Amino acid sequence: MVLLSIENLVVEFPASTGWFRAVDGVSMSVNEGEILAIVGESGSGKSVSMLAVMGLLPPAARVSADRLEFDGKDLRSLSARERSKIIGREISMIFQEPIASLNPSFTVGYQIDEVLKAHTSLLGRERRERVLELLADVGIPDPAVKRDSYPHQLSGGQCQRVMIAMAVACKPKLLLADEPTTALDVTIQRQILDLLMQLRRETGLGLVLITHNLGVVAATADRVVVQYDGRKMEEGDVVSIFESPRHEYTRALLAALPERAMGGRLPSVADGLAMEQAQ
Ligand SMILES: Nc1ncnc2c1ncn2[C@@H]1O[C@H](COP(=O)(O)OP(=O)(O)OP(=O)(O)O)[C@@H](O)[C@H]1O
Repeated sequence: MVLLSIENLVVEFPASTGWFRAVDGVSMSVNEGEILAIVGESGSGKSVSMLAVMGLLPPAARVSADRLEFDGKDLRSLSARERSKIIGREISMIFQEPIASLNPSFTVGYQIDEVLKAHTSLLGRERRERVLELLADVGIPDPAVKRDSYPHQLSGGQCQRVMIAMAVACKPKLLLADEPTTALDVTIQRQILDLLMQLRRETGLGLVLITHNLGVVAATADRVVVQYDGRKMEEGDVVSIFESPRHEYTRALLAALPERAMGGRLPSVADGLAMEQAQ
């Protein structure tokens, strides 16, 4: 079943010379239990597309779409009350910088509890138990101690796990993960990705994984959307995107993978595009 359906999404920001179009007619959908990766270079509009879904863009942004539906509900016409039932509860988002996304002044247990308070009817003692359960679920060692820690007392990987615990606290149907592993070292990246895949298996949530890392895409995604300069360049299942990319930009991205490095220097996307054009 289709969970998220986006058609012809356009997002513009006011600029000194008029309106700057950050997302230019993007369409995509995510099914239950599916991992959709959105790849593309920095500034290609990946985050802005998902912030539009969450309704988290600044008021000055101009957003339009022919369709913006979650679980059969039109996200464009929700009342504030309906929105608060869906956003942060049925759809949640995790961001790139775990430490910056947590509030340094409160313990991680308090911050997870706030999510439960806002979106569930659990009582104080039940919430305390649920906080411990969530910390254990995301693989935080010694949850009873870590619950009372402040973000700076945890490692980057542990903070990202706390963010994931907050995001899945209300058992969302859809999780939007914006570069969830970029700030982490490679072994921790792997663990966080494994955790997201495990949550997908156990809860059947749909996952949108925003990344510029094609290695991460190959290891996790079912389908891929390639974005460039605010537009969708191509879309397909992960095998066909890797084996027979149709668009020049996707081929350039693939050519820039580290394992294709030549002469001790990592190629850039610009090198890939130059190679494409030379052929
Ligand atoms: N609040 C804003 N006001 C003006 N322009 C913005 C705003 N947010 C994003 N943009 C612009 O929109 C474009 C797309 O940004 P976006 O963050 O979606 O890129 P991205 O593909 O997610 O890149 P990254 O991988 O670096 O996060 C960029 O040019 C960015 O500068």
